[in-house]
Amino acid sequence: MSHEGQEELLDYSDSEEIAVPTTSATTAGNDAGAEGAANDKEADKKGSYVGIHATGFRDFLLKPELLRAIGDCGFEHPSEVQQVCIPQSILGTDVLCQAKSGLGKTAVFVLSTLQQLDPIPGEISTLVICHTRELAYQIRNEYARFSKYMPDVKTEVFYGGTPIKRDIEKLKNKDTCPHIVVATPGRLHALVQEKAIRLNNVKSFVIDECDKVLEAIDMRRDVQDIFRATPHQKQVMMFSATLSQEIRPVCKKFMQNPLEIYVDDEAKLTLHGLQQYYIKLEEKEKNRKLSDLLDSLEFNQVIIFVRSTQRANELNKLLCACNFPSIAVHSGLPQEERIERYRSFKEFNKRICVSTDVFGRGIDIERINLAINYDLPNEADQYLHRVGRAGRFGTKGLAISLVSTKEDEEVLEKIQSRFDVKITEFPEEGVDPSTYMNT
Ligand SMILES: Nc1ncnc2c1ncn2[C@@H]1O[C@H](COP(=O)(O)OP(=O)(O)OP(=O)(O)O)[C@@H](O)[C@H]1O
Repeated sequence: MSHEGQEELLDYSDSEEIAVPTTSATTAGNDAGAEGAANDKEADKKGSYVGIHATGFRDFLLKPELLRAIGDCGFEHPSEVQQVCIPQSILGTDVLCQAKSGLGKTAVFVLSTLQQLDPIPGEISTLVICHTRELAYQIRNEYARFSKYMPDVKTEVFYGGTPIKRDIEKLKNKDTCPHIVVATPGRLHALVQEKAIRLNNVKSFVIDECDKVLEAIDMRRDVQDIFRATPHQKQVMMFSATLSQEIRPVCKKFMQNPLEIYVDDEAKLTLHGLQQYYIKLEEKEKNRKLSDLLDSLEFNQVIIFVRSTQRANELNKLLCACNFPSIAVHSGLPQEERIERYRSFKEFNKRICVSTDVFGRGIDIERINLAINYDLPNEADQYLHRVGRAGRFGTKGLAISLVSTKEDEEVLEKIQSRFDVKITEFPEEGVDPSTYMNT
């Protein structure tokens, strides 16, 4: 449990690591289990990811309402990260957790905060912060799924680009004030500044994609202010698929004796069901190549990453003009439109989504089995998050990166050395769909 003093949060410029004892770190042995399983035929089916099946959700001694909702979601076995984290997190321990993309980190904090929740009207007891509005919206929906049989529990999502007045009204009224708040840092900070939100009853403080949230200086500042508005005594949990050595001490400053869980250490973060290729070409050849790929490859849904809002718009226009069922998502859109497009893509109304890094992390769309980097990201970590949009929860997938510059080649090298993965040239004859399509 954390009772962090304010003064300890003031300066993050120091690079010194604070000595916080590590309670546990997972072992390579566990990893090997998951790897072997990923190759298993069974692992290809969603919902049948095979980690270590010694434990079932029942063994966590969760509330019956939660177990029922878990059953409704079709979750048969807890994934490795869930097996390692849930028994600890439901006891109120602070948790810092790194585990591969798409293997169920969200359910760890959703289930453990719901397990501990005792809903009192007008009191916010759980706070979840994440970096994008669509992810906040998605997490709120996860709370809705898992609290289905807990009718008294109210969850709300607050993010920018929507009228703050609406949020203030909801918070003011005891009947509509949520017990769980999912929010992006900017809007939550504004609500705190306006004294429109009372955080003095917060018992769980969660940051998803915590490295992203705490690396960006403006978001980190907002989070620090929000953190100070919560009681000292509370549980703090943070999650990401990437936690660099530099960001770990920053995260730990918010925590007290955290359980540090690195389910998958850095070298092993790549997804085993995901085939990864690159195509070298000139910038001017990209459109032609993309169109060929979309014509020739089989896929359920594809996400195409570009580096700017403008490029997202232009590429989307081009694809639509060529009759591809495409949609674009980026931060330049009005907020309602953004969420509408997210929903539309998730509901399979479109099969192609051109996106900036707005969808580069956390977004969970089950049918995406192809990720294309039309523009390669500048950083290896971001690559890992992006391609992790395909091949969710042990399913198969395909990732193709277009490489057109010297810088792209350098990034490609970095990705391969950092994550111990071999990204090979996309074969001329293409790839057999049965090797990346889930049956
Ligand atoms: N035990 C389970 N059994 C079946 N499906 C599961 C289980 N746990 C999670 N899932 C599903 O797996 C998908 C990925 O989970 P989630 O989005 O939480 O991954 P994540 O670890 O947060 O990934 P990322 O790092 O990309 O954000 C979701 O659709 C979720 O519903």
